[in-house]
Amino acid sequence: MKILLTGSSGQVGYELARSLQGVGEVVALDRQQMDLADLDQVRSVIRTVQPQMIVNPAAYTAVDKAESEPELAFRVNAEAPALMAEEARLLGASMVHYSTDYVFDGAVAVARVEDDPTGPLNVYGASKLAGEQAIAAAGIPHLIFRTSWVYGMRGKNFLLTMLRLARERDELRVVADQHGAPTWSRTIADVTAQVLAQAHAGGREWWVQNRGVYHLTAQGQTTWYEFTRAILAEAGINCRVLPITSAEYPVPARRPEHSVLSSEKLMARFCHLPDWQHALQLCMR
Ligand SMILES: NC(=O)C1=CN([C@@H]2O[C@H](COP(=O)(O)OP(=O)(O)OC[C@H]3O[C@@H](n4cnc5c(N)ncnc54)[C@H](OP(=O)(O)O)[C@@H]3O)[C@@H](O)[C@H]2O)C=CC1
Ligand SMILES: Cc1cn([C@H]2C[C@H](O)[C@@H](COP(=O)(O)OP(=O)(O)O[C@H]3O[C@@H](C)C(=O)[C@@H](O)[C@H]3O)O2)c(=O)[nH]c1=O
Repeated sequence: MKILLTGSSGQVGYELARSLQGVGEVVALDRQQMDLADLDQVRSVIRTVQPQMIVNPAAYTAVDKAESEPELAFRVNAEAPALMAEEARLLGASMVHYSTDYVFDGAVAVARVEDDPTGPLNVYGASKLAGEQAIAAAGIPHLIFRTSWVYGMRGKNFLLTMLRLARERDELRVVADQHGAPTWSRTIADVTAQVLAQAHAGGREWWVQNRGVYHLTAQGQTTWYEFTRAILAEAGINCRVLPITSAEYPVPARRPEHSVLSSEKLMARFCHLPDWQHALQLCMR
């Protein structure tokens, strides 16, 4: 099976380039080789590669910047995935896509399930939701994995930011009123590969039964504040961490208060997911 992988230099894309090797022949492309802001290029690359599957972790992920660049965020996160899905339909290909906890408003302190009503609070979340909807509407075999608070030892993420800031400062002030599940990029890639191996074995019938949206996050929950304390403890860095409210950390984009997703559907059908502390330890060690 020929797999076209986008965003191969991102956190999840980098891990997928490795994990998907066992699933098929991977054509891994970065932003220079396939720019999702250039829809003509997206179409032409897909028609040249002629994949049986498109795996799309590339995304506009700058949550605050998206507030002042909504057109670009929507082009990359919604129009490009819509075009990929349309091209996949023409080729008879399937599509795997990634989305976010930020499609929800996070107003209630209950883990959200896949069919719960969405209500993004910011442009990034709205653009990701539009991408999901376009793929679902294309009527192709597809999987959409919604994940949250992604970190890893490469790329731009909260864990690396906090390690850097903790070495530069005596004290960190971190919001303690947003709740979610930090998820290691490698977990996402490895689970994707496991699910796709099952899909490959199951053929057309598998896709009929299993296509759709799945929540894919580490188990358990925490806050950005507690996550920071866990990161610094694991790294053996002594730096004071003060809990603050979101109001005390003003940023352009609103974030959900309760951002925990229930991954029960995925675990019931496919495989177990690690809890966030265990994955953090494995990642940092
Ligand atoms: N990061 C997170 O906390 C979360 C991410 N997600 C979702 O998971 C998926 C993977 O995210 P993650 O790997 O963490 O994100 P990253 O920000 O680490 O990587 C995103 C990738 O997309 C690429 N990209 C950005 N703009 C374009 C463009 N115009 N054309 C082509 N490629 C582009 C980036 O390229 P470059 O390296 O050149 O910038 C980068 O390789 C995304 O769908 C994201 O929305 C969901 C929840 C949380
Ligand atoms: C750097 C820093 C951030 N914060 C706050 C800001 C924010 O409310 C929270 C998280 O910070 P970030 O801006 O790094 O995280 P953010 O960009 O909101 O992360 C999100 O990214 C997108 C792509 C997703 O899909 C989400 O799941 C989520 O991971 O921590 C502090 O309180 N203190 C600090 O020193």
